[in-house]
Amino acid sequence: MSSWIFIDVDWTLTDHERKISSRVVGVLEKLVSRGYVVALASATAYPIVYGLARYLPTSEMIVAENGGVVGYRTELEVLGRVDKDRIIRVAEEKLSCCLRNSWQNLFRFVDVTFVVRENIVPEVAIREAKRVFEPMNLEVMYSGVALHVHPPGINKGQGIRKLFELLSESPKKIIAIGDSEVDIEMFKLADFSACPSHSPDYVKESVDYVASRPYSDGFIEIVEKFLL
Ligand SMILES: O=C(O)COP(=O)(O)O
Repeated sequence: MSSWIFIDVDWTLTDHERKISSRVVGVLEKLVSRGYVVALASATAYPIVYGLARYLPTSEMIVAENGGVVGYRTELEVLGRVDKDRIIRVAEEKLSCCLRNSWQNLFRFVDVTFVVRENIVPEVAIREAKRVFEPMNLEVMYSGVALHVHPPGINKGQGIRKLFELLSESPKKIIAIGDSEVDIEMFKLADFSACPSHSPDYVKESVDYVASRPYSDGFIEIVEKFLL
């Protein structure tokens, strides 16, 4: 039985510009060599997370689309479908003030994503999106980099549970590192959870440790302090 580490991608594994540094790659290498199962858990589409998992030092276990798609390498499981054309159409008709469609939606099944327009405060876009989508029995989440719309019950915690079920795994320990609302359900599942310093207060309140540094510097701090 091994310990599993689930790592959020945007603004946790990356810097603010969403780049991955050679220091981060070095830390991932060390984790893998110490026997941790290193898994990426992202709100992003599966092909993106798969590409990262394939070419970075990870164990190639993948939670994508906010837990809506999980898998190991190219063995993926899609946990439900939404009528994404309808969701995109509704957003175009009712939320074009605040949101624009994301190219990633071409590659998505369960979780539809939008970019908040630059001149709009995220809180306003979130409020408007909830007003439109919640009556359609859809949940709205904001990761700090994008807004996500999916059926209730789709989240990274549920995705991780499903991944273990598919692989018949029961890990010794689960560690979760992330920075935003989309990570909270995976924190609940974890034996140890942590976030970088730029996370919103309600995210900080849901973890065991808050790093003193933001973005990937915070990730490196967490790993060096607790895991290596
Ligand atoms: O696509 C996004 O919204 C960001 O995804 P992540 O922070 O879960 O990696």
